[in-house]
Amino acid sequence: MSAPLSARGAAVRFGDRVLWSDLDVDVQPGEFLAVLGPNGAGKSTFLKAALGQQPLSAGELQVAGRPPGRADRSIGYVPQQKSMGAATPLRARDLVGLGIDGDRYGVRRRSRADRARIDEALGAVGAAGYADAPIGLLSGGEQQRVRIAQALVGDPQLLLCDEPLLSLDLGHQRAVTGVIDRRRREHGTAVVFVTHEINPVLGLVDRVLYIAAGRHRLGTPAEVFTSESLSDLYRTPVDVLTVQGRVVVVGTPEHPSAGHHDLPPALQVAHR
Ligand SMILES: Nc1ncnc2c1ncn2[C@@H]1O[C@H](COP(=O)(O)OP(=O)(O)OP(=O)(O)O)[C@@H](O)[C@H]1O
Repeated sequence: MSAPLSARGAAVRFGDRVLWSDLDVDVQPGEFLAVLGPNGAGKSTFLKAALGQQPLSAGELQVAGRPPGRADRSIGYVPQQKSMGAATPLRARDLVGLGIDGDRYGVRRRSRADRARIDEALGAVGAAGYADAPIGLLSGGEQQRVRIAQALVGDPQLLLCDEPLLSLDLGHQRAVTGVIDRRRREHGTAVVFVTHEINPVLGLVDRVLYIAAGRHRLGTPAEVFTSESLSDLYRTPVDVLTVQGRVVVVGTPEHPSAGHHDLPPALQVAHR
């Protein structure tokens, strides 16, 4: 069987600016790949390439053995969170239904089977209780669960998530990562998860793709989150510490892991 996502020598550049190049990766069924890197590194562009919305400058990328863009049904996508306004004329279950309809618009009568799938998807993310609520009246965390139900209702082989934890409190972060983790374990869905923060997903991550300054590192968290590996990537001395089980990266002006503000006060002073 083809890997859910596979890249060979893949590159994207805009003019002289290389976002990433020589990228070789096979994301396996059930694998959780975290994509990290500073702002503007090219993380969302990697997801767009998998969605067929961003052509590669070089190399090849396939989703479930097919060119991106021709594998829409194989992909679930949770876009970067934009809060939906109170006046959005959709119920939570209507939004999930769009995950079945794709981009076909219009009012439709749902088959009993579709309605059951929507209920099941809402139930799986713990959103059954607000299935009929207007989406714009739900909290950010509740909306995010509904978006994940929408992404999963088509039973995709590959789930692409763009910063799904942004602006969620710790409880909702845990709930959202729990839903995604269960999905990949029970259904073998491969997960590509863009995040600024490794710590909330550290226990789930199989491999990390860390992109910075046009280069990347790919490996297990233990391989990528070392002073040696990140100093080499950034071409400047970077310290990687583990504090109470959390990874702390120190020494990059802009880094995607826990920052100084996450350190206990004594360490904040020590590392300034
Ligand atoms: N079509 C385009 N033409 C030119 N530049 C582009 C285009 N699309 C994206 N870029 C640039 O490529 C860079 C990478 O964008 P991308 O959204 O992938 O970054 P990111 O790593 O997801 O950043 P963030 O963490 O801020 O969301 C940005 O500087 C962006 O402005």
